[in-house]
Amino acid sequence: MTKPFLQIRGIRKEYGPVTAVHDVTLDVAQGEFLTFLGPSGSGKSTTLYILAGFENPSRGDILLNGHSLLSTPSHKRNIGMVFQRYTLFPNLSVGENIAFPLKVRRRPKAEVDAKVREMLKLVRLEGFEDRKPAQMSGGQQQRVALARALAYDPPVLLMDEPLSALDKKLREEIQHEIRRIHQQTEVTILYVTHDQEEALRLSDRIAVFSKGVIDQIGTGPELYANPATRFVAEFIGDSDFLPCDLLRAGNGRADISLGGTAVVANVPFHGQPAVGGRAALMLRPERLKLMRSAPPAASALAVTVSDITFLGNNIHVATETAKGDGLAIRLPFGHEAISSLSRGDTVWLGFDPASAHVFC
Ligand SMILES: Nc1ncnc2c1ncn2[C@@H]1O[C@H](COP(=O)(O)OP(=O)(O)OP(=O)(O)O)[C@@H](O)[C@H]1O
Repeated sequence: MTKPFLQIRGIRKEYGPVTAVHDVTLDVAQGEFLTFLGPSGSGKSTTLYILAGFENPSRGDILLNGHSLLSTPSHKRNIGMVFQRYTLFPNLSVGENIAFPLKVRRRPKAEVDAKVREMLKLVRLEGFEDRKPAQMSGGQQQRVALARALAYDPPVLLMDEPLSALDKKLREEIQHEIRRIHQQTEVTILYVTHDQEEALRLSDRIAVFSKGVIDQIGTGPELYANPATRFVAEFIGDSDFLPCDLLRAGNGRADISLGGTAVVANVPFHGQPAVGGRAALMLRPERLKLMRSAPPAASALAVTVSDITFLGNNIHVATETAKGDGLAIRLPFGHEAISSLSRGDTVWLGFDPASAHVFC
């Protein structure tokens, strides 16, 4: 078997009493776009800084093509970096900024000039060569930062929240550019964000960080359809949670009782089985079926409609169970169940047990 391109092995980082990263292990394939997604303080940036060589791990190793990087100083790792704030040299022109890493590496002038032209074309900033960073928009400055980071053909590019200072429209535009550039250059990218939409848009795989560990790694659709933990289920996409009682659990499946009445069998189960204990049933709002009359199946849940919101192509129906738990349903615009639906109506919610998850 061929060795993985980049291996992160049992990384831990302690800052005095604070453990920023507990234990991070993962393999990255050559040319992959892998995103570290997680809330503030979950250890994403610390892991990236260890890869960059700005920080040393308290434990663990990082291997690139099978060789440890830890004894190689940051500037000799040949890893490109783009950060949140524009880190361009303000006194240098755009062209000089892009040429900088090549000049440091003492490349011949003709090669530097050709590379600057190639990079300006790649980030679609031809003609901007003589401008100073201050004469460019935020999005343009980030494209120059990207061009500079890629100028010396690094095998790996690290990006730490590079778009968070930009407004939504510009962010989406540059996300599109980053995807195109990734496809064109086939550079391996490790990207940090706390924005799930950005992670889903950009990545081949996403590593979900929580409290210094990776909860789950997978493609966006894998994480959405099969979240390993409640944290991942809440972080990727919208979700409803209902308290339930565990009747039976084992082999990754559970039978549960909802509100002491409806029994649902064979639901995918995650956690330590504690039969008789409380658990949480997770449902995706678009997977719920809304029925206007009580169905014969015992697994449907009677709820009261508390709000109906029009959201363009979707209708969001907020409901409440008899115990006061909220459950949101998303239905496509024009869905027949919506016509003449009003607040205060009693409706029944059904779902396919295979599309739900129980977390304990
Ligand atoms: N130099 C440091 N000294 C002490 N604690 C630190 C240091 N750097 C990070 N930490 C702590 O380590 C934890 C993880 O921080 P880290 O910056 O890696 O998280 P993050 O997921 O990247 O968050 P953010 O999105 O806010 O940057 C946090 O609790 C943070 O306060």
